[in-house]
Amino acid sequence: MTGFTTADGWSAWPAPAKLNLFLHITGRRADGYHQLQTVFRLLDWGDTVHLRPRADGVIARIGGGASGVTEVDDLMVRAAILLKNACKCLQGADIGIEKRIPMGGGFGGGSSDAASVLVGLNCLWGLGLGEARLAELGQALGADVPVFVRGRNAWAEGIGERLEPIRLPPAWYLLASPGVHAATAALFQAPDLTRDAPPVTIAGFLSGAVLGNAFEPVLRCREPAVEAVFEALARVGTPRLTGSGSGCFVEFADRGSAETALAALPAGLLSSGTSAWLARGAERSPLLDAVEQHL
Ligand SMILES: C[C@](O)(CO)[C@H](O)COP(=O)(O)OP(=O)(O)OC[C@H]1O[C@@H](n2ccc(N)nc2=O)[C@H](O)[C@@H]1O
Ligand SMILES: Nc1ncnc2c1ncn2[C@@H]1O[C@H](COP(=O)(O)OP(=O)(O)OP(=O)(O)O)[C@@H](O)[C@H]1O
Repeated sequence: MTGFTTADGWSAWPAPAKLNLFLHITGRRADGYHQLQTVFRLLDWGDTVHLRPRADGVIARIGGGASGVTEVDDLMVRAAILLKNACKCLQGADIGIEKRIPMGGGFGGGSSDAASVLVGLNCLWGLGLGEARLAELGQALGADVPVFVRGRNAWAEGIGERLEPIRLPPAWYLLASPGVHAATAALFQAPDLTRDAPPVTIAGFLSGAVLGNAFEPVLRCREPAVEAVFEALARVGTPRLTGSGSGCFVEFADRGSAETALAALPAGLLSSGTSAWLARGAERSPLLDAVEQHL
């Protein structure tokens, strides 16, 4: 038993949210997937996945999952089955979730939950798979899963799976979720999406070049609630979209500035179905700390 396993066999695994600090689409592959360039910033905030190994081989979701997600579609359950089959593992697991990350918000919640299941069960089942193999399995579940498996802020290319760790300065974020569920697959098909952005370099990004998100103009035009959030956030800083939206954020160098900005948001925005909160940028995923605690 490890220091963080409860008496009844459960252990807790953080599943942090992410932000895409920019997102350019540079092309499209023959299979329809889009080539992109982005920077993933992990946050010190997110869901918590609970895992308890079972000797009978059954994978079961306990206590309900993310709202509206059936057990068979749940990325956590799919991740556990994928890992079990890949390793011909005879053990099973009970899986629970404390959900905080808004769904369909571009904060990567489902992908992060899946990554935490892969990483957590790899430890609990004693499989000994390396990070690269876990990331490869994760990619079969979704383009955003590998970065959560690796647990480092990263520059990403390809369909988001070619990752290069990147050092980012400390930052706090004002996050806002307009409550609009952005359908990632449909947005990638939008006719007005810019798919031929000229490639940029890591050096260009780090030197402070202003880089946007290809989905921002599409979503602002289609969703009045997203446009309203952008207008409100523009009063306190430079708003950006994360992933395929609809979540938005403003970056600050310190917590105090972020708190002042949150307090300055118009009351009308928050009463109209938009939620806003603060989170600190992580240097590395808290999931990696959980793995170290387990060893
Ligand atoms: C927008 C981002 O969140 C940026 O981090 C990701 O690219 C999306 O990652 P994700 O939610 O894990 O997406 P997936 O579940 O892999 O893909 C959902 C759908 O989006 C489209 N898709 C996704 C990623 C990509 N590089 N090109 C695509 O065209 C595909 O139609 C795919 O069927
Ligand atoms: N454990 C899970 N948590 C959240 N969503 C899940 C989960 N399992 C499956 N899903 C499905 O995944 C969809 C996307 O949810 P998610 O919260 O990952 O969105 P997202 O943050 O926009 O993703 P991304 O930024 O990776 O595109 C949900 O609408 C839901 O149908």
